[in-house]
Amino acid sequence: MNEDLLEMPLEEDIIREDDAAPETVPVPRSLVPHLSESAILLDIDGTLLDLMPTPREVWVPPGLAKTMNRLLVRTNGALALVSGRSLNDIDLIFAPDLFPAVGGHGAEMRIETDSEAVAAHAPPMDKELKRRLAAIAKLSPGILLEDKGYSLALHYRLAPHAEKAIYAAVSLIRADLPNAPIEVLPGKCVCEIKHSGFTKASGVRELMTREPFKGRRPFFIGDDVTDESVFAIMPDLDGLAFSVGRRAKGVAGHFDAPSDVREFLAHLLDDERDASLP
Ligand SMILES: O=P(O)(O)OC[C@H]1O[C@H](O[C@H]2O[C@H](CO)[C@@H](O)[C@H](O)[C@H]2O)[C@H](O)[C@@H](O)[C@@H]1O
Ligand SMILES: [Mg+2]
Repeated sequence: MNEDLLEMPLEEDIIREDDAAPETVPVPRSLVPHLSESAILLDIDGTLLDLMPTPREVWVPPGLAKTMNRLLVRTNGALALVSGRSLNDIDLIFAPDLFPAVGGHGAEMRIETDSEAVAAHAPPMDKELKRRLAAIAKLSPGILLEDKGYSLALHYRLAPHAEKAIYAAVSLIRADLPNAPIEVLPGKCVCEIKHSGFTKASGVRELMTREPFKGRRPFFIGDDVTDESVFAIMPDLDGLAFSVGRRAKGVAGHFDAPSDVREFLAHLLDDERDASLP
């Protein structure tokens, strides 16, 4: 690995407020349709859960799993997590609960929580490519590798000075493999290299063709650049998008922080039209 890469100038945080985005409003309850007609689609990190220094440290606050389980009942099963994390990781984080989920930025999908059935779209990443990408972690202490099988994430939250060098190193490897069907996905202090054949949006489109999601009006809440593909398809699905922590193009409203999202979800249960339900 070329250590000169570390000498490159720092770049500001990749995720910044989109100045071109229109002014959005906080989210009133009335904007969301009745739960019996809705599909609730939720990003995890930075949306439902507070960001932490490392991926393993995230924590599900008391009450959130209960709220999600009650929303699952009230939507007749039409609540799904839509995450960059693998399904395996999602299940560990929310254990012992299982929720329908689109994982790995659209690479995996599971709908029925009492079933192992998973739609998997992503082939495993080529071993040699993964080995080369993994070597980028040697650029600096603090760079963490996350291997999802079909993709590899390089986390630099603990080594922010290495951001530019990581992206430069990934570019060099990609230049060597111009025909490889891979793409670089920038996230929050993470550079992920994944197969280019799927996105969160393709995962959500497929999810919305399946029962019990089919025919419902989705609302999706997400915080990151990787969520923008889903924001963009919500009008096609007669749905609504909401962002967290920043304004973004195409959203109907925004939340300041994950704690506001959690509070909002709990309030959805106050609807008197559902009063007889758990
Ligand atoms: O699509 P999401 O559900 O938001 O998942 C996005 C990525 O989340 C995780 O990384 C991020 O959260 C970590 C914990 O807060 C944080 O330490 C890291 O800097 C963030 O990038 C997860 O590890 C990734 O696999 C997801 O793609
Ligand atoms: Mg997120």
